[in-house]
Amino acid sequence: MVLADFIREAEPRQLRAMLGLTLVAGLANASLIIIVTNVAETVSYGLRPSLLHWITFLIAFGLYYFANQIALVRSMEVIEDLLNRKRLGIADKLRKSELLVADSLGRGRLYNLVAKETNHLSVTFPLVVDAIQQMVLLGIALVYLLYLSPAAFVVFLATIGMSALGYKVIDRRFRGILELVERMQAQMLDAIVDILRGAKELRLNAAKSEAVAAAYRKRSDVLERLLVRSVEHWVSLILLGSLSTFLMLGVVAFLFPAYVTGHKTIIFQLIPVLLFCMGTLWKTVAQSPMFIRAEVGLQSILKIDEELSATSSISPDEARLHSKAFLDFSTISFNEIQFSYDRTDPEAYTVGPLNLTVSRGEVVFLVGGNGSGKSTALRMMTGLYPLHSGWIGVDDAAVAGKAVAGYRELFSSVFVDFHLFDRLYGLEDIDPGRVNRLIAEMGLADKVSFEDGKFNQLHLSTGQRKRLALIAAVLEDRPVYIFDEWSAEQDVHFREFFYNSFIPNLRRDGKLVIATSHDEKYWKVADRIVKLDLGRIEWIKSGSEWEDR
Ligand SMILES: Nc1ncnc2c1ncn2[C@@H]1O[C@H](COP(=O)(O)OP(=O)(O)OP(=O)(O)O)[C@@H](O)[C@H]1O
Repeated sequence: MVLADFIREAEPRQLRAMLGLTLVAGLANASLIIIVTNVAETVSYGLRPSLLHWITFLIAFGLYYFANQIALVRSMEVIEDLLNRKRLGIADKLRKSELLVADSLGRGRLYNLVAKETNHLSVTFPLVVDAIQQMVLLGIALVYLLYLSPAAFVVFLATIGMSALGYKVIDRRFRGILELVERMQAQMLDAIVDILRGAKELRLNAAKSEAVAAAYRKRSDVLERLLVRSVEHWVSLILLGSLSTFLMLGVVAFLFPAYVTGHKTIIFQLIPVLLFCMGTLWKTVAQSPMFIRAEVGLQSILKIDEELSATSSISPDEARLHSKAFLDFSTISFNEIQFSYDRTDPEAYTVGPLNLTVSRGEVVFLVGGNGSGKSTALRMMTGLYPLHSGWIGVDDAAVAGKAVAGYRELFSSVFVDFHLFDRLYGLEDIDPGRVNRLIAEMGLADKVSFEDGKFNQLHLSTGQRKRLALIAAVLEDRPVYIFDEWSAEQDVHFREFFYNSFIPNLRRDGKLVIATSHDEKYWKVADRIVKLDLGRIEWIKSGSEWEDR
């Protein structure tokens, strides 16, 4: 069982304490039932409960209450700790995983698993503790049943054996449906994200809005049908429980007094014990869909964890260590580098093979039409996309294996799909005055300020957000700067500032700048202009050549 294996990852000391307390609670529970039965028998003889009855009842009750309470609280501590570790582990692996791996996992799937399924697990776990207690009770009741009537004990076991077969079939189908439910729920989350992100487009276009709603409805209806089918299995389980209970009681009540010797008088004792055993068992079985759901969810969480573990990852410390070898570079060479979005498909978009050597203090513009491969080339050059062939050299050394993570530390970037963090992570000791001066230089002083280690707000226009991202990149102070269509949303003033002041300043400071650009007017600023077409270099010209035009 995946759930059991997962719980076993807890500290053995904690597990022993939890199990010990659960067993004590179970035994106390059984004792309470035995004491009450005994008291009832005493009262049926016209006697009053003795002092011993009172004392044992109070002790068993106290023991049950406290052991149960501590067992449940402890078990929640254990499971929350395990889940927290798993959540943190996945977030950590995700952060360190390769870009394409993280992209391929899907947001809806990740959110569904990490947020929702872990929640379901924490809700289900107290039921597991209860199930263990029920099994202790059942064990004790079965011993009593064996003592009362070995024949009834055998009938009980035979009924359970037969029911187990039915349970197995239901369980297998139920798991299959739950896996589908989980996949559908992830798709629903993706669809909701579409509705939220496409808010403007949908409000401006009723037909589009209707079509998106129809697509969402379709998924929601499929989910509803799947959930109904899953409930049908739950109902089947409950009915299987009732069916086997009545079958067993029927056999004992109808046949035992007549055909099994010595069962005429004890039948009144036998029936309640059998009912108790079945009740205890089927209470747990009826809860089992919750366990199965938790199992299926956990299985998927572990699968994502495994997928992330299988891909290469490297710790920030290792990356920093590797970066030391590259920090004083003079040149970076891209040698026959090639990347395809799908290696198995010869038709898939491929960039390369590209050959280019760039130097510290140089400004290189990648130019070309839409879809010519500029952004993809930038991702290859920065080591974000794995090369399918060719190699990157820093001075004379080839960048390979774990060193790629160190190589990435050379770059500060503002990609087209950049993310603006509300604080300058990794720059916690930065002088706020310097940040606010840069904010003023970028014309954002009346909009944003840097206070208490974070930007006070990020509700800005796209161009303004890009200016803030530029500030964050400058503050990182790396030797290589990557700008992907940075000027696309800038007004005339800031476009001018970017090309004629900002980039030349970076060159003066000895930085290497690689930027994609559609602004022909400013290409002369570059030392070299590299034109791409269909993922290949069409020509390379010097900026001065462009100036002469
Ligand atoms: N995630 C992706 N999966 C599959 N193919 C992709 C992906 N991203 C881009 N492509 C393909 O790569 C091609 C090049 O895209 P890229 O973004 O590199 O072009 P670009 O030159 O930067 O274009 P633009 O000037 O429009 O920004 C696209 O035409 C597209 O077919």
